[in-house]
Amino acid sequence: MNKKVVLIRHGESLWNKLNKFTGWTDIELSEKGILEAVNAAYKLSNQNFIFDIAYTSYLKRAIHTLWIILKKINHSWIPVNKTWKLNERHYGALQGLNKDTTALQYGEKEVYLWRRSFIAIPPKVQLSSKFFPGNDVKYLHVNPNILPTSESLQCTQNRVIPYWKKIITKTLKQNKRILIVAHGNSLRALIKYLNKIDDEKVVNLDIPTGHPIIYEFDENFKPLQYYFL
Ligand SMILES: O=C(O)[C@H](O)COP(=O)(O)O
Repeated sequence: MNKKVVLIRHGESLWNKLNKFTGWTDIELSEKGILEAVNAAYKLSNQNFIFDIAYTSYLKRAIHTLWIILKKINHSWIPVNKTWKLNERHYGALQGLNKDTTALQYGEKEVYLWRRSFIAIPPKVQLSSKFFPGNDVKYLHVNPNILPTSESLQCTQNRVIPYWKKIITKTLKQNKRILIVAHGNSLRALIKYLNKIDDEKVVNLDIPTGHPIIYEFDENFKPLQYYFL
């Protein structure tokens, strides 16, 4: 039987609602985002999903989405691994800005490339900025030299995939049933890698908030396909 990993982008956050670039800014779920998490839980429990372990980021919109799901599906007991490696892409100096206003300022094309291309890196934050993770207590244990000042999708992939390969696939190979709650771009980076999506085609990959994605692997853990539940 195919092995399944469930991937979910967190529910809508307050800044998704306001159409602001969020990145590593730690923003709460909106009311709609909470409902999206509850709906995701219903979908999973209707299909009798069982999980042995969960992975999420250091950001509360993902952590709280996971908590809501685990509570609703009566899985609060399972181990949860949190890692900054699954964080959203760092949006650099765009964090906190409105997406439409930024498109007016820099041009639609530039902003589209920052948001959807594989290699474009948005303008960076200064090391003194409150948006630099080195100034955030959550990342004090991390060498500041490896913390981002801005990230392309490629930079995001460069931290997501080693974590996938070293940590998550190890538990997959132990036949553990895995739930991952992460972010639009950390999940795009993972799906691009698993599905071998070309750099040019990844612009079309967009992940909605709060919808469980089932990723299937064959018995040799080869990625097969994914679909929305
Ligand atoms: O960080 C953000 O602003 C969003 O969560 C993802 O943004 P995007 O839609 O520009 O990828």
